[in-house]
Amino acid sequence: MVIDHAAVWDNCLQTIRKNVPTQSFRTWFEPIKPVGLEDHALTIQVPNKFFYEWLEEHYVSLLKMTIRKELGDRGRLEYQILMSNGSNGHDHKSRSNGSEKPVEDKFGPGMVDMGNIKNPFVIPGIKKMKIDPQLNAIYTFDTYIEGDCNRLARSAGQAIAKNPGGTSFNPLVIFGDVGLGKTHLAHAVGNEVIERFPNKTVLYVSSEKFTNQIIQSIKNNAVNDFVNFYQLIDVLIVDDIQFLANKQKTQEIFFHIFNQLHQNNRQIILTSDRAPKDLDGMEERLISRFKWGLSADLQAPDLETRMAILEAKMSREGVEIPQNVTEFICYNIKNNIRELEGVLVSLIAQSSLNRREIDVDLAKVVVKNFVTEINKEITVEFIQKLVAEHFSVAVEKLQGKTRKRQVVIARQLSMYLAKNLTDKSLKAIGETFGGRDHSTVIYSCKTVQDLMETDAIFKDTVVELEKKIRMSLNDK
Ligand SMILES: Nc1ncnc2c1ncn2[C@@H]1O[C@H](COP(=O)(O)OP(=O)(O)OP(=O)(O)O)[C@@H](O)[C@H]1O
Repeated sequence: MVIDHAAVWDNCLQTIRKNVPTQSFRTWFEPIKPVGLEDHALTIQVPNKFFYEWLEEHYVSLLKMTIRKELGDRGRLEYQILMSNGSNGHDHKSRSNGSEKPVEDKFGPGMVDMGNIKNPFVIPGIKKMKIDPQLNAIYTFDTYIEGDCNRLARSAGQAIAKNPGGTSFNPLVIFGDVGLGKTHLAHAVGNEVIERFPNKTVLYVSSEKFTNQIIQSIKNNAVNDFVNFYQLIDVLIVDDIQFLANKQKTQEIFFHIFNQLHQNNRQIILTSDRAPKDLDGMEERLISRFKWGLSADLQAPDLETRMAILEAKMSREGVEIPQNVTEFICYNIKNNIRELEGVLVSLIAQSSLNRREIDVDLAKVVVKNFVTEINKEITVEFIQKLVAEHFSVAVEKLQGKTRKRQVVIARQLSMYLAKNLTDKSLKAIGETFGGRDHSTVIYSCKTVQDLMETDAIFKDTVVELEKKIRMSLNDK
């Protein structure tokens, strides 16, 4: 029987999909192409070396297990590494030499000979000068908390900082929703490059500034100077490239600069609010170049990462806030780290201006300005939903007649929490549980109380659920 490599890999993917989170599956397994199968060895093609190393480091046991399942004990996996960034055929690792002596060497760290080139970042007319990298010194790797949401992008950034222009991540495109740390990460790479290689010229520029500089240079008839200036940069960071959309002339000049830098093994880092393929209004030739290196996305951070970010920020600011307040903030602000920090700053300001202690009540007032649904009341339905989820039973079962132990406990606990966390009468609570009367609610509450006194694990569950309900007000 002939076994087809594509079919084998397809089966492997089915197993892998069940064992890794969807996001990781998309990032690490979907881009893989099966290319051959010979003598029990399945060959897969991966986009670059980093990708291969990541798979080996994080998924080696899963891959081994999966391959054995498909190909038996002799089953092996072989990698073929595709260096996709080299589509123009040049070798990335080798730096050019001879006439291409790095210009800054003549002038010391960070100094470049401007010759007749006008530097759009400084007052014109000065010949030798240090280019201000325009980086924020606070945005470093140390202050950039790692989590599942940013691991790939962060690791790639660190690899670049150690070897700018010499990895296969050129360009590195960091993309993700608003306020998730794209700019911070890009600056972190720039700051680290400067620390490791003081002779390298790093420059951060927003797309908006870049566009304005181009407009100015066109007005002044100095486009060549502009392009020449950018060719002096070793690590160019362009933020929010989605703003280059539909700007034809800017794109044309950027294309030229990009090619020159890339051909000379200079590092390019771009950030965007969407993946390169989704950049509407961008020329195809630019999009295809953005795809040469690595596109790494930033996801919304999970609860632990949000807590770690907030705590790190507090410790930098030298403030202390009760744990239940930080939990409350992190439960409610989920999709934007800038907002998370904004809440903290407002909270500190409110507390000192009004001489009020920082507590959950004050946090509620502040968080309300950031999310729209915070001030909703807790409802019995919401309690039923969370408790049912916790016990893995259907919400309808809580309203039905089932006497299965798991359902009975969930039902009684929901009644108990409804009595304690809402201002509904016992009668009204009973009605939302399939028309039960108030004496059933009293009996349930008593049962839960008794159980909490005798069963510590159950008590923890109740406390945990109560906290979750109080904290997740905006999830209803
Ligand atoms: N992983 C992280 N650890 C610590 N702070 C972070 C992290 N991610 C983001 N931040 C902080 O969140 C704030 C917003 O981040 P940043 O400005 O980099 O987001 P962005 O994705 O570039 O946003 P935009 O899309 O609006 O340009 C910054 O203050 C940054 O320091």
